[in-house]
Amino acid sequence: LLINKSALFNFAKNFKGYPFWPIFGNGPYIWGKNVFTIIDDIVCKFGYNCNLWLGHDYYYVTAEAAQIKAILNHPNCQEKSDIYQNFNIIFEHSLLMVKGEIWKRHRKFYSKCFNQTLLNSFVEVFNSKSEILMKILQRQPKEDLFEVFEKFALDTFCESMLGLNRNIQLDKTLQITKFMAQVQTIGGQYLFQYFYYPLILWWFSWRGFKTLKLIFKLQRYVKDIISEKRQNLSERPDNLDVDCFPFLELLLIDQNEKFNEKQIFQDVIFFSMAATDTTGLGLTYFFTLLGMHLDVQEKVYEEVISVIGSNRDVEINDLAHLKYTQMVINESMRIFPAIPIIGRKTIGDVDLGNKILPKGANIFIDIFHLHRNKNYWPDPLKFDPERFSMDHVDEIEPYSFIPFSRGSKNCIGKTYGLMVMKTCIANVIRNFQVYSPYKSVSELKLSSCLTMTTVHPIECYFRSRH
Ligand code: HEM
Repeated sequence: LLINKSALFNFAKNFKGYPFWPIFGNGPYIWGKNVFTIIDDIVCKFGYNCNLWLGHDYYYVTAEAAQIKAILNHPNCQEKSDIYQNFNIIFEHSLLMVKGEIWKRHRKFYSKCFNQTLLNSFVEVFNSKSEILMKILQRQPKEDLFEVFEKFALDTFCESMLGLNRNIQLDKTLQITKFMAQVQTIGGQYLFQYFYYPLILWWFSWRGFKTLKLIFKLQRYVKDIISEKRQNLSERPDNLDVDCFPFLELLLIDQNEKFNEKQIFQDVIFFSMAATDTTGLGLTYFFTLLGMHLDVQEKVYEEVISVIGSNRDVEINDLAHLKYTQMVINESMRIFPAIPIIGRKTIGDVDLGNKILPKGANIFIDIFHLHRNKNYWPDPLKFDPERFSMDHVDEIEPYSFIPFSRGSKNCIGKTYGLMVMKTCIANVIRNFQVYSPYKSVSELKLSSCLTMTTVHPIECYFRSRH
């Protein structure tokens, strides 16, 4: 252990960071702040490669494309960092946390639920859920915009991937997206304190107790969903094509992988959360940026009208033709990546080009600052979708744009998520003009425990075109 620690200390000497205090690490400088605030602070102070000590655990923070490429593809770097273990209470057996061979088998199994034929069949659901969303936008909802789009994303996921129509967007009493946000407080409020006292003590604190209560509510909701689905499945004929089963059905009828109850339950929660927050946030930032840049909005509108027209439903073949819209989505995910930071841990030495990252190092891949790194993105705060046009796409540094991560543990729901976003955008922009009062992206004050939100409600308004 000591040899290993001294290798980490030697590596850390190459980079800057707050002073290391025995036992406390950087604790005195970061106490009480959330993940995003801490990383933002140290990267602004110490540069794109720097050190962070959580107690005696070392974290190497990087926002440099070549290093990130080496890390995400290295066989010694495929494990999640220690900090993820704080989510064990809800995700211990889910795809997020399982390791090695089990992860490989599960990942392969789940890839079946994201085959293109199945995804194409979901466009109808994406359209019908967008219809409901538009009725809600028409009424100028009082709720936070994040909440409106998260409910849309969850509603869409429930009907397409879980095969259940729960009408989540219209259910005013349902607090499910609030539960999800609050479950993230495990990350936010506890994450950077874990080296001072064990998680079990945190559960007995007021915040811990409140979080636990919410987790139980969320679990009850998901248990109901699973038993409803089991009931439905027992009533349907069993001669259907196995390749056409969506996520939850495939999990429940599976004979080979034999998922146990805990795994089914935790993966349903994990996939629902992974799909909801990210897609909801992606749409919120997209429309907010369109509301700030009316010239870009006009071009998106014109493209949608020329590809789809103003009346008919969006069809699967339309999505590939929305090229400018895709450029705008990319630029909005560059400025506001839904997941700003991801973590890995080395299980052996990793060659970063000019340095060897030793075994036992935790790593924070700082997607947020990578996407705003001046070396790859001139004038990084400028919203300019042309960066992703055919004329400029070759100039993009490899691995400088990774909103869905890269390598074997990248986002499994990338294609699904982009299809939902594009269908929703095409439907909304044909029917609404969007306005937002911000003059620059830096007016949005960001915060993140896991996904990227703002510390204030987003101001963005939808006015009917008709
Ligand atoms: C559209 C917005 C989305 C964004 C920006 C996004 C981003 C990401 C990122 C950055 C990761 C890597 C996390 C890590 O390495 O620690 C990830 C993983 C994952 N995402 Fe997404 N995601 C999106 C949508 C979705 C959707 C719609 C689903 C499911 C339907 C999904 C399911 C997952 C799963 C299961 C993983 C874990 C994969 C693994 O560890 O093997 N995501 N996502």
